[in-house]
Amino acid sequence: MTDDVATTVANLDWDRIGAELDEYGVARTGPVIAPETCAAITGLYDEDRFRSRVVMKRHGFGSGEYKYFANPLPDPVAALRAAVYPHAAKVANGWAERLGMEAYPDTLEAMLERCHAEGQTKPTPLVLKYGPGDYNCLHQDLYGAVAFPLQLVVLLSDPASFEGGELVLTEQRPRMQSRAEVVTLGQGEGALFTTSIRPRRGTKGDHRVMLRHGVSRLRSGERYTLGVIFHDAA
Ligand SMILES: O=C(O)CCC(=O)C(=O)O
Ligand SMILES: [Fe+2]
Repeated sequence: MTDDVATTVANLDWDRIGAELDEYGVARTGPVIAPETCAAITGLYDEDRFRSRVVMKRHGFGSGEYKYFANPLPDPVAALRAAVYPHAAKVANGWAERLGMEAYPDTLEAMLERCHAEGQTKPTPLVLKYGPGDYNCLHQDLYGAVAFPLQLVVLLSDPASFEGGELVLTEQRPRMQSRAEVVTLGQGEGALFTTSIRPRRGTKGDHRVMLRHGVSRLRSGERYTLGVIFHDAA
């Protein structure tokens, strides 16, 4: 199962994904998790595999809930995180260079070592669960000083099983109007997107833009997603 994930990820069209990330700050990856594995991960939701549960309304985060996995992460989640990271790091390092920032390590292992050295030791991959009326307010998943600039979300549910619930991203330049992107996914398909800041090419060269993401209101059905964040949390 995990070999499958690694092979699938290696065969994605990383040139296209990289180009779309540079242009728009978000890119669909194509399918990364088989439907049976999506169902298996969703099936873990009520089991004892998580370190914490967040009821979004209690915090003003929206409506719905999510749970962060405890270590050890389920095999396909760990495999996906490790396999996507080096490709995402190439994009991230292109951005870091353009923004004059320090480079990111080439492997997830080294990235996590950097997090752990700064006291960010809690795993951040999570499963989110939305029902009718639920939504996720625009936010950024930053959990400490060490932050990787891209993250992945995978739709675990069959898109025919819910209405609404689109992934929404907004991109803002200081003191300017925001640009929005709306992303719909197939079951097992991923979207890679900017966690906070990226460079955007304009007529006068690069400028920094700030992104936030969220989920529009689910009109009916049930929607589960897997969030894969590449930095750990304090
Ligand atoms: O449910 C989604 O599509 C987005 C969830 C999210 O906020 C995340 O993966 O960080
Ligand atoms: Fe998020």
